[in-house]
Amino acid sequence: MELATLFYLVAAVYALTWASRRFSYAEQCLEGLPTVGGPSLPFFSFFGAIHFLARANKLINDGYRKYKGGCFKIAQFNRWLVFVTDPVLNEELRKAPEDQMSSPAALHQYVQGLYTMGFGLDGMLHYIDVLRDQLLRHVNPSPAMLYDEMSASFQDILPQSDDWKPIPALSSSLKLILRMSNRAFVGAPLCSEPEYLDAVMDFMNSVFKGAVIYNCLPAFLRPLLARWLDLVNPCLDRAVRLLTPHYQARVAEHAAAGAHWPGAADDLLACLVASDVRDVRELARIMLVVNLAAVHTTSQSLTAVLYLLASRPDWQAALRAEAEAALGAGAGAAYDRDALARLRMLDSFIQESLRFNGMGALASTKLALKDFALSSGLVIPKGTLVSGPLRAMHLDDENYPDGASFQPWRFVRPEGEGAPRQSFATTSPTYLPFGHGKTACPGRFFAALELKMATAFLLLNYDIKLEGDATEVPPPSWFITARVPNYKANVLVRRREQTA
Ligand code: HEM
Repeated sequence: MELATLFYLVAAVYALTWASRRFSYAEQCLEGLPTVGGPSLPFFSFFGAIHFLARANKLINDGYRKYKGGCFKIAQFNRWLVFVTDPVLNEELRKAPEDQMSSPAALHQYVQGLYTMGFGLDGMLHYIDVLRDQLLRHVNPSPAMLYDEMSASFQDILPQSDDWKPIPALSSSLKLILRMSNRAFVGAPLCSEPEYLDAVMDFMNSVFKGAVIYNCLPAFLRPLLARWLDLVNPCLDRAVRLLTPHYQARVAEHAAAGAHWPGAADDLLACLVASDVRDVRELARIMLVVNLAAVHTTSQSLTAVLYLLASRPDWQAALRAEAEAALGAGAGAAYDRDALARLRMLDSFIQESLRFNGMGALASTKLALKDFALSSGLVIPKGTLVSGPLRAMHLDDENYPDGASFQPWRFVRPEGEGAPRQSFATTSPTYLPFGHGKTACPGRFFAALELKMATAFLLLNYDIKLEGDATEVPPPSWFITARVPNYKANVLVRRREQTA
């Protein structure tokens, strides 16, 4: 079939889908809601969806400016995306029962989980439940163990040289965070085995690529493609093969130690074995899913921090002085939880970077699994996506004075008796990098530990600058609603004298 014929066929299928949906109940519910980015007429809203692909962040900002305090909608190819900016309505959405408004369901749709991860919505809800429970209540990796992994991987990533050397910022952060995170997920030595790390990376890449392919196809073609394009089992089979001996060793350790197994909270694998998970394929799935949630989010956040630090030697000097006072100098520094908690300027710096850079334009996207009525009278119909305009809210002067400027010490809070412990992992209705409420990211405390340790290590052991002594952070890239720190730029690093 010629390309042009295929194009007309796909366009006709979309047109029919839109025309039929126009008269559906869901469309009627949202009839009165202002539309941003294009017309809401039958078929023509297809152009709004194309507009959104090209300029998502701008459309969302336009909507926020025009309808702040209310709601608006933007067309997607097969549904509406509703934005809620009223804090009271947002609170109602956060408190909504999960069988009505669901974040895992939105994620499952977004990555086309049935075809890219091999399980339906029930599976997704199950794995998220397991992870929430394990990450918030059981897994407790020690900073000493993470330090061990971090220093070994920095040894591989960073040049051991007293001259300035370039390193690719994003891919180096990814390598580091992949190893540190997997130390907390599967433990040593598996966390640093190249074949295992390759299997994890292949899985993540195949989910992201698969999501693009499957989202471009009309729903009825997806199962047909899945018959000959198996994205899931090759990755899963590899992970199972590599995980099995480590799983068996943990089961044996657990059996020998009984109820008082000292390693039970060291990593996620041990926690799951201690909670009697005995299906290694199930364990492999959990490990792949947790990597998907943890690794790119944390490594991109670290890259954004690195670029900012590299752009300003004075910020490095201030944060280094704080780190030396709290942890000790260079290779002799002690990275324990109490000392890390004293890094209040660093905490503020990372929080400001998460506010200012963020991960994109959307906050806490949920899919309506049933009709959901808000107190304003608006009914969010089943099948609709609902989100908050994260970036617009983070840069709004009413939420953060001079919100469009990066102010590294914006969040430093006074120390002293009775002062709350400062942590950038604490969420609020206007600070949303980790979401807020009962579905807020359950890995945020672990992410905070990794980000603080890695940044403090770099400050204590290395000088950092941008290529050409630039003082402007390299521009980020936008992939529809996702904002990714520049993936091509290098930072220059030079070992500091006191390193052992
Ligand atoms: C800086 C790093 C990270 C950022 C910015 C981030 C951000 C987020 C956000 C925005 C959500 C959705 C929250 C919502 O729907 O309200 C989320 C969910 C989640 N995150 Fe993270 N995350 C990070 C690191 C991690 C890490 C390290 C882990 C695991 C150790 C993790 C595990 C999860 C899981 C399992 C969910 C799903 C929770 C649910 O739907 O209930 N994340 N994360």
